[in-house]
Amino acid sequence: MTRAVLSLGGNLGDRAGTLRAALVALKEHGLVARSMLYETPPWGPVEQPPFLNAIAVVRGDRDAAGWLALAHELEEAAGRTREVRWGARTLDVDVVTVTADDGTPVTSEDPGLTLPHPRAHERAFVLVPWLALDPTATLPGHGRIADLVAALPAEDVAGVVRWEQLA
Ligand SMILES: Nc1ncnc2c1ncn2[C@@H]1O[C@H](COP(=O)(O)OP(=O)(O)OP(=O)(O)O)[C@@H](O)[C@H]1O
Ligand SMILES: Nc1nc2c(c(=O)[nH]1)N=C(CO)CN2
Repeated sequence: MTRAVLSLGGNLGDRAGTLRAALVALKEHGLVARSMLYETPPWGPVEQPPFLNAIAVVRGDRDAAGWLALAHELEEAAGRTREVRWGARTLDVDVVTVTADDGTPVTSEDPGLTLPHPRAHERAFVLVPWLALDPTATLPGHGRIADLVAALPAEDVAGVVRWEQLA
């Protein structure tokens, strides 16, 4: 068994409906915990509408490639098409970390599946929801999430705004 931290985001169409549907689908795949939804300014060079983002923690009988395959299934179910890198999409699911049950993190430099996700440590839209969900979380190779959030520019952190309360 492994545990994976997934980052979900979308900025086209019914953003909340798409994210909630993906989170419901994850219940069939070992959902352990999920963050609330957050509205976040677009990260990266592409000018585009704001995103809704969330973090999900899943545990199950999959290896890292299996979690990536699940991420792609969720994107396809949301009608995602491949467009501009870092551009707008209905649903993007990234695998942030994968950890074995003994706590050993899976690391990979394969461009098809890089673990931990190579940009997670600098993304407020990943770190802020993750910290709210699990204040003790760490990102292998980068340390405690709490410290990473503290090191982000204050305006990046302030830009991540809670969108919903947990039902
Ligand atoms: N940890 C990972 N999680 C998800 N995809 C990954 C990961 N590492 C590598 N990839 C690869 O990246 C490819 C492109 O992913 P995607 O289109 O979601 O990129 P992006 O969302 O535009 O950028 P970013 O990866 O910075 O979020 C995927 O097809 C996948 O094979
Ligand atoms: N706020 C935010 N910005 C992004 C996001 C995302 O999920 N949230 N995903 C992207 C795709 O790589 C690019 N930029």
